[in-house]
Amino acid sequence: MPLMPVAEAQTRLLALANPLPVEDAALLACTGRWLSADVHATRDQPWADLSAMDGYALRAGEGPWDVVQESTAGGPVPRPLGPGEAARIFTGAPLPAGADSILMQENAERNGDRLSRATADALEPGVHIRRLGSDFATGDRLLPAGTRLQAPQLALAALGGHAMLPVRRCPRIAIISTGNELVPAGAPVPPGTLPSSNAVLLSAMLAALPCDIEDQGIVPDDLSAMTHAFATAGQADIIVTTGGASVGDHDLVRPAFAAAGGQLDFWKIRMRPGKPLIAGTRGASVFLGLPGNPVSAFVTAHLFLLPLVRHLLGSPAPLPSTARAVLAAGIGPAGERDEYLRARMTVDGAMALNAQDSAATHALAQADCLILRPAGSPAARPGENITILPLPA
Ligand SMILES: Nc1nc2c(c(=O)[nH]1)N[C@H]1C(S)=C(S)[C@@H](COP(=O)(O)OP(=O)(O)OC[C@H]3O[C@@H](n4cnc5c(N)ncnc54)[C@H](O)[C@@H]3O)O[C@H]1N2
Ligand code: MOO
Repeated sequence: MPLMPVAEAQTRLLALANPLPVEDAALLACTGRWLSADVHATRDQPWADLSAMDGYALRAGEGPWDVVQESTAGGPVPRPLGPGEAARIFTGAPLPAGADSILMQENAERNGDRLSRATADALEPGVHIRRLGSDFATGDRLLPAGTRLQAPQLALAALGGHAMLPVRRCPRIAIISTGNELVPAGAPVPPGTLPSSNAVLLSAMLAALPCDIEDQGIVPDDLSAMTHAFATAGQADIIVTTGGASVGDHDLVRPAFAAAGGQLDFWKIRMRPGKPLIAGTRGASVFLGLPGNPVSAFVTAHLFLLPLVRHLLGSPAPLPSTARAVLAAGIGPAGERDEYLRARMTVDGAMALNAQDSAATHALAQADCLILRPAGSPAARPGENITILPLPA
């Protein structure tokens, strides 16, 4: 059976589930989620002509002036200025009707209530005034559907008069680590065992996305134990396993998934690392079986699991971003699978790390990007253009 190209596998995976239902969530609970409908302003910003400086509101063509009132942010609306009148004003305070300029207090001279200019430069009408509705006006579309809601977008929505926003429900993700050799991370490590790092890895990667993670712990390489684990994870939107995805006698994830009533969609991708990736559905859950090698689990999570989570959250562009870069050092030809080399960006460009084995976690921890080498690529020299996938800092 030919291995499935990465892009085809990504498309098929995302087609296995629709974005989750929409709910209204409080602003801060929306952090990192994607807006499911356009958001419009319910108010004008600024709500009136406001001063952008501490100083005096006045008519530029006049002077000297008499300071007859004060306007503060949050204070009463000032009354209109008469001829030769000025208002003491502070940043964010509304201008009195009739004022056309702000004289900064550094450029003013004040004796009692008598105000004159301390500098000779022209006082431009309109300077230091933020006009009513100049940021946005009632009814303006502030944020289109599909926007990722981070700090600036949430602040804009708050200023636009919103307390709640429509977003997709957060996915529930069950993580199952398979392998007889595994002990929980941090527990004693008797000979023949190793700490299970993949659940830590995946949970930390998923921490960048709004989702609820249920770490189901370690399940031995035993058909009935694994089948039971799939049933236990039945309420999850995504069930992700690591290990047991390949062809060995103890690689039981596929048979256990089938025994638990799961429907396989695809298995084995034309990529390195990550070939044994499995995908399917079980009821309303999407199942993703990642390879056990930690580097393979990382790369497949970056290319498949995180995009699936973003898709369920309603992201219109869930796949990882790519960028162009130059090679800092030469690399050999790619094999028959697309290769995702762990690499670092240097001042000279992307530098592939020496250790490219799927179990080389030490090198993985030094990588800040992946170099994408399409299957069959010839050797490449320093300075050649290549594609990278930046990794989150
Ligand atoms: N004859 C073949 N052998 C293998 C093939 C193949 O095509 N033919 N594929 C290889 C590839 S590629 C990969 S990748 C691995 C992945 O296999 P599995 O998903 O079945 O992974 P395991 O065998 O269970 O484990 C691999 C390796 O990773 C360690 N591991 C597993 N889980 C964890 C964890 N939670 N934390 C840390 N380390 C973990 C495990 O101890 C193994 O060393 O198969 C190749 N074989
Ligand atoms: O494809 Mo496996 O993931 O090489 O290590």
